[in-house]
Amino acid sequence: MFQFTSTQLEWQRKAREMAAAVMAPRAAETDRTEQYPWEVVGAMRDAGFMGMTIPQAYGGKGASCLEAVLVIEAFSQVCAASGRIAVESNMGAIGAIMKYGTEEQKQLGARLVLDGDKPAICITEPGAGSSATDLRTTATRHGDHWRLNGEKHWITGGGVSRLHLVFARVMDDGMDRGIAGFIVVGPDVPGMTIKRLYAMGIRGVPEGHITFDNVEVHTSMMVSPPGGPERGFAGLMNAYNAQRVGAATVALGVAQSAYELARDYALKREQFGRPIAEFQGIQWMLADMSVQLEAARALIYKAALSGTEFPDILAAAQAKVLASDMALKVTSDALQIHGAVGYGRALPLERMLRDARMFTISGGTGQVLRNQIASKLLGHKLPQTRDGYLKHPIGSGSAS
Ligand SMILES: CC(C)(COP(=O)(O)OP(=O)(O)OC[C@H]1O[C@@H](n2cnc3c(N)ncnc32)[C@H](O)[C@@H]1OP(=O)(O)O)[C@@H](O)C(=O)NCCC(=O)NCCSC(=O)CCS(=O)O
Ligand SMILES: Cc1cc2nc3c(=O)[nH]c(=O)nc-3n(C[C@H](O)[C@H](O)[C@H](O)COP(=O)(O)OP(=O)(O)OC[C@H]3O[C@@H](n4cnc5c(N)ncnc54)[C@H](O)[C@@H]3O)c2cc1C
Repeated sequence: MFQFTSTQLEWQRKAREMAAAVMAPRAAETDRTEQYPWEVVGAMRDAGFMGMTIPQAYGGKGASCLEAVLVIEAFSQVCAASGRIAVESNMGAIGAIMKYGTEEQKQLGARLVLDGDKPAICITEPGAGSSATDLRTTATRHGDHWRLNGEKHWITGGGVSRLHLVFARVMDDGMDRGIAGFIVVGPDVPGMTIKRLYAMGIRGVPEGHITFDNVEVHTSMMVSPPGGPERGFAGLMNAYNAQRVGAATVALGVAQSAYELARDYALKREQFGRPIAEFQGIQWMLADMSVQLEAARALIYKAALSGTEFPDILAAAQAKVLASDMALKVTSDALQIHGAVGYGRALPLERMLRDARMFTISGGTGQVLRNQIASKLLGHKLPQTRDGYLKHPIGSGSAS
């Protein structure tokens, strides 16, 4: 169905080569030690995978979203942490900066990422997860600086990332002007403290709780999409749709490997005097796994090709919903096919199941993304607040 260009196939080939040579041998150790894989990141940087989507004018390779997806898929098949690093060094924060940033911001972002930094996107707060527009971190103007105050949590890369794109509420003249992104470059930023949060899966990439206590950001480091802070959230989330596709791809890669292990194991494991692959119960599990994998892959590639600058909101949400649900089921069934040895730590099945678990939560939960999909299908804003439908009743044509 998808006819890849020679450039796309070349990215895929190079990524598979690096995955086998560099990432596969280190994946279990990265998970066990919970240490960020700096050595792998160095190899990714040297091979041009960090910042591959950055335009050539800024030193990147100008790669497309689909090319990044092919790379992320190859990495994630052997190491989900490497896949996630490839997502965040090509999508999310860096995508938003390269699209909406000033010349100075683009130069800065490109330099950091091409040097090997995996940026952090800082949206979620203790009081604002799914309801991200309720975020309370403020940026208050003081002369030629903004002062950031607030808290972010579950920030991927917290403690290892240098470039942070912090979503904050712009307060000017005591008025709330909307939401913009603020570039904060670590590691040592006065007023910014980061504590690690220990997670179930993808343990090689730390999650962080970040506190901003009067953190000073020069006015030149505010990233404001067209329309200013009033439209800032929508613009920044438009860029974020690429990262949703990237996250879906990590889930796909992990699930693909789990499926392959299960298929191979079913062919060689014998019970009742015959390979368990001869049992119809196992055959149908494998068949369902392959169907779900192919469907998710097709939606992901379609989403990567959708939109103009960034994937379309509907296509990105559909791909992520399917891929994240699929990865939970496929990794769990793959472990099941292995029986007790799948549950053990000697094989990577239990790691794959843990690694796959995050994707129905991060980057918009399965429930919230279904709301977004339904909103697009119905052509209507589907407000989630108690009084939302009083303002925008379905059928009123007041919002879409
Ligand atoms: C968007 C939500 C936070 C719901 O909040 P609201 O109901 O207050 O907001 P909306 O009116 O729906 O949206 C405001 C405005 O923004 C536009 N918008 C929203 N999302 C997108 C998008 N993805 N692409 C383009 N535009 C978008 C929306 O159309 C509105 O514009 P108009 O005013 O109508 O013109 C909630 O639905 C939501 O998305 N919650 C999830 C938050 C989330 O994804 N957080 C991710 C944090 S980063 C992360 O988890 C990294 C891990 S990873 O694996 O990548
Ligand atoms: C591993 C990991 C990495 C992450 N990385 C980042 C990052 O780098 N940057 C960042 O900013 N954030 C990050 N996050 C945070 C992530 O975006 C949030 O966890 C997510 O948006 C959900 O918010 P929450 O956890 O507060 O859940 P809540 O919003 O509290 O939701 C709790 C439950 O209620 C459901 N729910 C909420 N609202 C609705 C609704 N309207 N309809 C139906 N159900 C609803 C949810 O689906 C969920 O099941 C990460 C999270 C994880 C787990």
